[in-house]
Amino acid sequence: MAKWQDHVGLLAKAHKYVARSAFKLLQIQKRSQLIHPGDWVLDLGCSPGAWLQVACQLLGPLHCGGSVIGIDIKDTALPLVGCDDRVMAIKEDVRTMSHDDFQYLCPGGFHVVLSDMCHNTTGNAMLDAARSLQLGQLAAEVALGEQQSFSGGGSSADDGISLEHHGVLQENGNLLIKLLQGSGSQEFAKQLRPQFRKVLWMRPEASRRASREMYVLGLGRRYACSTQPA
Ligand SMILES: C[S@@+](CC[C@H](N)C(=O)[O-])C[C@H]1O[C@@H](n2cnc3c(N)ncnc32)[C@H](O)[C@@H]1O
Repeated sequence: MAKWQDHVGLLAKAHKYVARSAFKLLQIQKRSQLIHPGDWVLDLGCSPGAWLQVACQLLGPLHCGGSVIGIDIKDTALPLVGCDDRVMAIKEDVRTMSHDDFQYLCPGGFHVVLSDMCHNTTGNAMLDAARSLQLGQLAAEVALGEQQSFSGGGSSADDGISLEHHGVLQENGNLLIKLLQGSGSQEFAKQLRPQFRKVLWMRPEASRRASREMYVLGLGRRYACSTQPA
């Protein structure tokens, strides 16, 4: 396995990707056709930019259009290879951004929302998983909107569900979120299930053996204008 990991690192260098994580997205893409030519892609936690490179390549030639907008709390120097004029990176903390901020970036909504956001890990598996779940929930809120209340009383027009907004992911859009596995990850995936045609877990071969990271993938958003309880 160590040999394979070295191999992934060498491959990343050979293809001029700024990080080996490029191969995680490529492997997920191969299995799930997440990104299509001409898509608008939001990449949360984009630094150092390997997913920006891969996503831009998947947009196809310039005439196909589309865009990749990355956001990271850190500065991201746009990689010179693999990124063209359709890519931009913004230095911002996703936790402090409003729905309006995201909508301003793409008023029509995104076809794909990616989140590879991760804190620096502490070595405490429970704590790391809990913090990763918070970032995953944040990414889901950006994409799908906030479920403000579930009264269950059925008295309001929308059966007790009130929404502040519906998120920036278009109907039929795809969502990919990294989580460090721990308590709450299965429940998180379960909550996504009614909102997508298909929800699945993936662990790309390019992930390090010791890492607890997994990717939850929602394919084909069902409800662009309303949502339903899990
Ligand atoms: C594993 S790296 C992403 C790697 C990236 N996908 C690539 O391929 O180059 C995780 C990133 O999440 C970012 N991050 C963590 N919390 C964030 C937040 N609240 N807002 C924005 N970015 C955040 C970190 O700064 C870090 O750069």
